Amino acid sequence: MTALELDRITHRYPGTERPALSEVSVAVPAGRMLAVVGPSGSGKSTLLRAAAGLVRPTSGAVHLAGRDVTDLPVERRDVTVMFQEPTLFDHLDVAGNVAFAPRLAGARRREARRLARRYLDLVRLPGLQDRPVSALSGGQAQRVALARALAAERSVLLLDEPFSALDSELRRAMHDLVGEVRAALDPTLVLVTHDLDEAALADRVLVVIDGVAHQHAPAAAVYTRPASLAVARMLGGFTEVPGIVRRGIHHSDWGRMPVDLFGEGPAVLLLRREDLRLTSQATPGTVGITARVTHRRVRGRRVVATLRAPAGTTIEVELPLGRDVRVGQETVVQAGPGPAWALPATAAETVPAPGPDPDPAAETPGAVFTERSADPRGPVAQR
Ligand SMILES: Nc1ncnc2c1ncn2[C@@H]1O[C@H](COP(=O)(O)OP(=O)(O)OP(=O)(O)O)[C@@H](O)[C@H]1O
Repeated sequence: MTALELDRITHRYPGTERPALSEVSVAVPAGRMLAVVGPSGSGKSTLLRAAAGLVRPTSGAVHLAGRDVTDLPVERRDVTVMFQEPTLFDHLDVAGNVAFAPRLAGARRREARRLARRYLDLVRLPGLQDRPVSALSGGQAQRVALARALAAERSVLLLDEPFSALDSELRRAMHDLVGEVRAALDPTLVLVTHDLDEAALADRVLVVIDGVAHQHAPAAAVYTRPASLAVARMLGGFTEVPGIVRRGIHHSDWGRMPVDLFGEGPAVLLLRREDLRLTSQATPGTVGITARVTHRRVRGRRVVATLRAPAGTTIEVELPLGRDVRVGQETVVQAGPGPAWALPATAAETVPAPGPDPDPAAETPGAVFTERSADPRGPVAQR
């Protein structure tokens, strides 16, 4: 069953030029978790608010369990929303906060306190029932807020960056907790987040950029096979190699690389920094280019080197710490063997003249790409 469905949601705030959301559609099956990611100002919170009933979309419809709720206010929808700030009630103790929603729904005091205890146990805060909320740490307060959201026992839980104010250790603890809550209660969740590691908690990720849904797929697919250059740039860590695809081979100044792309024409090869190597000589069957190291930075047990190729391309390579990489060093950057991920170049991309082409008849610039026949990314909600 589909728990939540957004059907071509467009929203334009009064007095603004551009819509905050344009024709975004997505469905979340019951018991599943969707993460919504995108740059700041891309429309993520607006999407969540439209699902919650906190904004009335300019057009489009919201369905909960198959019922059109577009015109219902938040309190009449089967949803709970949790925000970045815990916004607990200061005049109530911890249990009073968690028991608030069941009390509002008509539960007797005893029953509401029992539910509060249950959800405080689940978020691993037993024994704190009687504590004033002013005496809680940030992490504890957010756990209480989660317990309170769960105690409302609504079908869909909408989380708007709930863990982004926590330090990384507390955030990881909250991620574990989300896993435990899912195992115990099987709720339908929508999580808005900036954090791509956090997005990987979800069954699927919806990438929203400038109000448009670019990709709807499992996190691993978004990470390795971004559906657009905008998604790749948002993720970071990709080297873009412009060129031309002919008969499944991408031709560029890096060489010839088999690609996972059905179609012909200008295309950008996307090479992840973890998939590139530095070598003194290119190996047959791979592609590579000579480049000079311009920066080097350490990330935990890895080192990220930035290089510049003669044509001006910036390349990022991630290597094990301890690999000898010196700024100023000239080296060969190597990728492959493929197939690699490539995207049709959009009109906005500058595509330099390709290298030697085996098929002169196919030299037409701007050739049209066909649809991928079996798209491993899953359906794209809206491009
Ligand atoms: N109440 C409002 N009135 C006018 N414009 C708004 C309002 N709320 C949001 N916007 C605009 O709508 C766009 C999308 O905002 P939204 O808050 O949904 O983005 P977001 O992706 O959640 O951003 P962030 O990650 O920074 O929270 C932005 O351009 C924002 O400035």
